Amino acid sequence: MSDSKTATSAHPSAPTGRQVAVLGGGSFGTAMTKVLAENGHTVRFWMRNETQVEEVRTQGTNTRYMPDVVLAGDIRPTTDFREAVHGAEAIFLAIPSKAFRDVIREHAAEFEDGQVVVSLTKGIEKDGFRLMSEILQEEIPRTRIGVLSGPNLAQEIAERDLTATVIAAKEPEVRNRVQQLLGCDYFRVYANVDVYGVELAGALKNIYAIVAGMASALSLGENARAMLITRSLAEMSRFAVSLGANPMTFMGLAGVGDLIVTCTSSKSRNFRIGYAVGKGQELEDAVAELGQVAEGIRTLQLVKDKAEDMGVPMPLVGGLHKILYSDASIHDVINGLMTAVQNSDVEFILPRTLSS
Ligand SMILES: NC(=O)C1=CN([C@@H]2O[C@H](COP(=O)(O)OP(=O)(O)OC[C@H]3O[C@@H](n4cnc5c(N)ncnc54)[C@H](OP(=O)(O)O)[C@@H]3O)[C@@H](O)[C@H]2O)C=CC1
Ligand SMILES: O=C(CO)COP(=O)(O)O
Repeated sequence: MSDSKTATSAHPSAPTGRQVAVLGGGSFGTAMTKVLAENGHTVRFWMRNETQVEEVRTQGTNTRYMPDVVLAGDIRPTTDFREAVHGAEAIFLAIPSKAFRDVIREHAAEFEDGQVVVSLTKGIEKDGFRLMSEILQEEIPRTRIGVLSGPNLAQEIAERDLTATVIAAKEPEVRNRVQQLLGCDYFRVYANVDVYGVELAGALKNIYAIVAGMASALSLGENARAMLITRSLAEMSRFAVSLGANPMTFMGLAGVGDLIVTCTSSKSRNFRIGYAVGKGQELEDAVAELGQVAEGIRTLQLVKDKAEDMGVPMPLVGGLHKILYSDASIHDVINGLMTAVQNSDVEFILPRTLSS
């Protein structure tokens, strides 16, 4: 946190009498709890660790994940899942993708019919390449599902830095409710109906943040950074469109917006992993040192396999995979990318030249 800022909570707004739940006590769950509580809502904050619950209850802090942040407002931390979700008009899920289905499945019976359930998670499930909204649809189809994604570094939200996000849901009532609950003078919520595209964009950009962190470690330059971000956008939209997403979603906050922030900020955990590897650290050591989730590592493996199955060219994904898992030299991979067949800029206008 910069010296000029404080992450201490502002005076919460007057109580609204509205009850919501946040599930997952990490960085993002904490940041979203803070926004919701400052907006005057009662927030049941579910996490699995008793000590952490006690700390939030007694100190208003969650030092393991957000050491400089003080929470205020009507926040009710708990390890009791039923107590958290019972009667909540909206439930926000910030559980890493690896554990997402297990948590939902274990507690499926505790969700109520028609409850609004919003995934904040930016990842993909290994088996079957399912996104989190698809898991929700499979496990708790009685609920009304949405996805929140966008350029949303948790630390900045907790510091009340101006931020925008996207709520994607098929039902207008879900979109409107989330806009009302979360929107405030530093957090603006835009709406989209392309749930799959918004969610896939959030997961895919983590891969390119790792690449961008590496490029930064190697001081490749500003032109290189612009090339990388733009070609990442081309690659992720090519992949997403082949799976049925709307390419226009990638022009919005959940697409290019999130890609920019995570590819340019050392506050991004995925960027930091790429930076550490670019400086010569082993991937496993970098992950252990981070101590938080960097979804891009898992997503990289899944997307590489899926793209190969579908025959979708993804040279950046392929190159990063070779560096992380086949001991390829970063410089050889960069050279291979730079000398590949010259190609189309915007393939929705001029089709790509087919390479090998
Ligand atoms: N941080 C950010 O800036 C943003 C994150 N996201 C997304 O939000 C999701 C969560 O990320 P974030 O909060 O940052 O991650 P963190 O690594 O900061 O925290 C992960 C949290 O999930 C909890 N958790 C892990 N496994 C389980 C489980 N089986 N049951 C219950 N709780 C579990 C952890 O609990 P414990 O401490 O007990 O292990 C911890 O509270 C990710 O998909 C991420 O991509 C989205 C936007 C921004
Ligand atoms: O998704 C994020 C910002 O929008 C957070 O990115 P990291 O998970 O890389 O920190």
